[in-house]
Amino acid sequence: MALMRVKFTKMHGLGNDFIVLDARDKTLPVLSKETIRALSDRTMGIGCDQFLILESHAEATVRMRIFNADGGEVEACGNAARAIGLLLGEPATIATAGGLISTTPQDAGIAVDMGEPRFDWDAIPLAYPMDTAAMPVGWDMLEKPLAVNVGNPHVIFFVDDCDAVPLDSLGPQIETDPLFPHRINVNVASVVDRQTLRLRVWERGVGLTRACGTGACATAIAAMRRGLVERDVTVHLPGGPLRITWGENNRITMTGPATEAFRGSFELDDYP
Ligand SMILES: N[C@@H](CCC[C@H](N)C(=O)O)C(=O)O
Repeated sequence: MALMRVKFTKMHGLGNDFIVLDARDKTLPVLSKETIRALSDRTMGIGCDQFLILESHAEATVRMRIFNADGGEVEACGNAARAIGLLLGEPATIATAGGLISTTPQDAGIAVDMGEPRFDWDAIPLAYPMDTAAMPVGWDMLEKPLAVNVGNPHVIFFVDDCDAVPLDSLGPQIETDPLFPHRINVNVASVVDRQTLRLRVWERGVGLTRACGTGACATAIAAMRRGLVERDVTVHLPGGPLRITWGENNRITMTGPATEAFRGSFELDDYP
């Protein structure tokens, strides 16, 4: 690969962190999966959970391409949406592979209209038909989950104490189960009261993260679908809280903070 210095911004949403490349007014070389994986690796690269590339888009303020730390391109990232909302400053629309979302800076952080949830088994997607509100499956102590697609696929387990679940061993097992042909983000949650959930997430293509915005949305919607909570909840993740509402118009709104950590640059020649 040719020698080239590339500028980036390091950002995060509740500790779920991103390397952001802004390619709106310039052309970047196509980055291979191996390059993205190496840059995302905390031991040999800059380190991040997701790698984001911003491009110009005819019908949105910006196009956001999202890559997990394993180099795979995915459809949605809630925390990244808030981070890019912060970077853009003004109310904005963001085109993602999972659909068009919009961001609005507010006193409480960045509010994101995340669109509508999908529940059909083939929209998750699952490998074969089943009721996604009470799936007749289980892995060790985790059973009868729900599945929700909020731009990307999530499976959600409700347990008494989500901190007691060995998610580092069950997460990868469930993520790669053949029931999920596109793999899956694995959420374990506990209901605190009718306005409050606790959540830990094993993210597809990354592992355990400090927070997952789409996980918080999917988990809140799953709890609402089961009648466990009201349609306006606070979801507490290891990195902090997010407010999730499910409007009468069927749209999900997520509100929470985002932070710019630092700016830097790297030499593409240093990576595969
Ligand atoms: N951190 C994210 C989700 C990123 C994508 C996810 N790992 C997937 O593979 O779908 C969030 O904040 O939503």
